[in-house]
Amino acid sequence: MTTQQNTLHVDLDERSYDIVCGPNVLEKAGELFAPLLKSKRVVIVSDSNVAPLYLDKLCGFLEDAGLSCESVVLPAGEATKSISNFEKLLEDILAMGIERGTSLVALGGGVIGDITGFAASALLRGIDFIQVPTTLLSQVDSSVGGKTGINAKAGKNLIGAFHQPRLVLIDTQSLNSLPKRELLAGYAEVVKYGLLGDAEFFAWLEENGQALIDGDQELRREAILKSCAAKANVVAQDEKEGGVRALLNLGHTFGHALEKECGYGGDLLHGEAVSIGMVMAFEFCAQQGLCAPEDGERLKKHLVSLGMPVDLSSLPCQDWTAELLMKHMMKDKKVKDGKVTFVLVRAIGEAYLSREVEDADLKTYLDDLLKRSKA
Ligand SMILES: O=C(O)C(=O)C[C@@H](O)[C@H](O)[C@H](O)COP(=O)(O)O
Repeated sequence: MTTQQNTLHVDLDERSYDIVCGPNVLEKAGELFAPLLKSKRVVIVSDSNVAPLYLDKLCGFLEDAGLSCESVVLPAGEATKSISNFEKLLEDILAMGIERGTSLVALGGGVIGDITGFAASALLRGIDFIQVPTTLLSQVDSSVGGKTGINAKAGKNLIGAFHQPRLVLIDTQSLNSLPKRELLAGYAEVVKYGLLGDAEFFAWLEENGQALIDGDQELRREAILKSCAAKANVVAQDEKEGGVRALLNLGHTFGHALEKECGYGGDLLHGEAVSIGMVMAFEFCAQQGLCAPEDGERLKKHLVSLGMPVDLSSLPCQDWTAELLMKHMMKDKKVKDGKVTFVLVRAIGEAYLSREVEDADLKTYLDDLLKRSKA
């Protein structure tokens, strides 16, 4: 096996864990999992796209290490993160006769990680789980930090729990089988780390982003490690999003509102919504005189050069109004006393939290944006 393996640590007292990242690290699953497990029994949750590629392999590696392996395969796609699928997942796992020592393993992208982690938080009042993220988005973002959950009629991720995994195992080789659209969607979250606190990283991405998307393994590994290190650092400071962790939501208040109308059926991927949402954050700040318009232009240029969406014009859902989007934003988990806490920007690499956004200013921006997208 090639070992250019790296290990990062998420420091959360008794909930601390490692992120192990590198090419072919899946082969080490047995030896890495075994010392962490409370019993030899593992239930892998995967989806219909990922299971045919990696489920038997992973089970084989676990069985080689003396562990027993069962599995549940869910339909692929954001629509799986629903209350009805969650209920079915719980019942299916309980029907296997699990015990408190049984561990779940999430093998797949963000949807699988989120719903499996939430199931682990609820089953028998909480069992352990391990994240094996196979998409770029889940590797750099959703598998780290313990946010788990499902979508509700009212909006994205509105039902869930903070439940930290015991380990995150990132095999960078799994990106080789990922469709380009999914890769780009995940890249939006990589760009986010540059925008929110690391201008140097953003400049590095401007230089290396294309080669990374085109398949350069070393650049991918570097970007994943950099992203995970940034996230681990924020999560260690503020596990339950009482403050600074909300910065990781850059682009998400806008993005989740777009996803609510357009996203759960696959027309708009989460990362695509975040790409547009980050551009919206920069545009809004420029319109308010809070940042220079050149920063938003620079961001757009980079995203467009890679083929990522930056505005609403190409989206199949066009029935938005400013009022509708603002209504969805009011369902954001960062709402306090009826006011959204927005992640705004002073410049690339300088995000901050604000509760000063006036509804009238937001409406003016959204009206203008919707007019432009229909022109
Ligand atoms: O980990 C976090 O904190 C984040 O906000 C990361 C986000 O990129 C991620 O999409 C997260 O799942 C969104 O969480 P939510 O609380 O806005 O639903």
